[in-house]
Amino acid sequence: MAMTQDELKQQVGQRAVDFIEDGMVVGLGTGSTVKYMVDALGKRVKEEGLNVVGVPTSDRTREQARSLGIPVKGIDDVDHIDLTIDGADEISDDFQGIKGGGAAHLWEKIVATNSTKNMWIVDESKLSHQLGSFPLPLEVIPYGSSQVVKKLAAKGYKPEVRMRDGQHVLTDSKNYVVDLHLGEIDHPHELANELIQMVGVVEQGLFLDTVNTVIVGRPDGPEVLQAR
Ligand SMILES: O=C[C@H](O)[C@H](O)[C@H](O)COP(=O)(O)O
Repeated sequence: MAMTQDELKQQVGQRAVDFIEDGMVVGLGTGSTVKYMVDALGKRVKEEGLNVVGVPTSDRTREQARSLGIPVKGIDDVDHIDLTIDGADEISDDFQGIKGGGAAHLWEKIVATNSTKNMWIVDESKLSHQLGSFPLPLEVIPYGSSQVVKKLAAKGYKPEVRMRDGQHVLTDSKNYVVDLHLGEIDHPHELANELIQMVGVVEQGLFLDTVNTVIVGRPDGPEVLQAR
């Protein structure tokens, strides 16, 4: 029987913890794939007595890690992070990524840029030749956000403020999320620079030149790809 997307996520989550060594400080990403990784890490901590410190990228992940007995520290309480394992929404052939489907991209990027190595774990549906089919998430300060949205619309970026049940989706820093429906992104570095320079935009979801290793969930088993 064909594996479901959820089973592929579980498989890569479990495979990823093989890369965690005793004594490591590990960045813990966010999302449905990472949830399986954190479950598997909790199991290693409990059953093998693996000694790690986790640095969570969201309140959700912090709660899950704590509930499983994984020691956690905040980003400002560690002097380095050895390896961060996170999910991704889209990964291109040249290993550039879009993240933030779960509104966690700001904290995720802070943890990623402070990590020696970064690993992304995805099911194979996340791979695409060119970025942009997944709407690009921005984190935007609420104050003046309608003005930012107007400017984005004028640039032709098709912004959509992310809402749930009639309420603004809020990030863990209590900001809004604006998704850009770009279709395809020809020049990700230029776009990233342009967006981050807009006043009120705190972060954008392009993760460029970030990832070292990608684990892809395939029906015949996880595939480990070295990016850089
Ligand atoms: O904001 C959320 C994160 O960037 C996630 O890592 C990303 O959305 C992938 O999540 P999932 O594994 O649930 O598809």
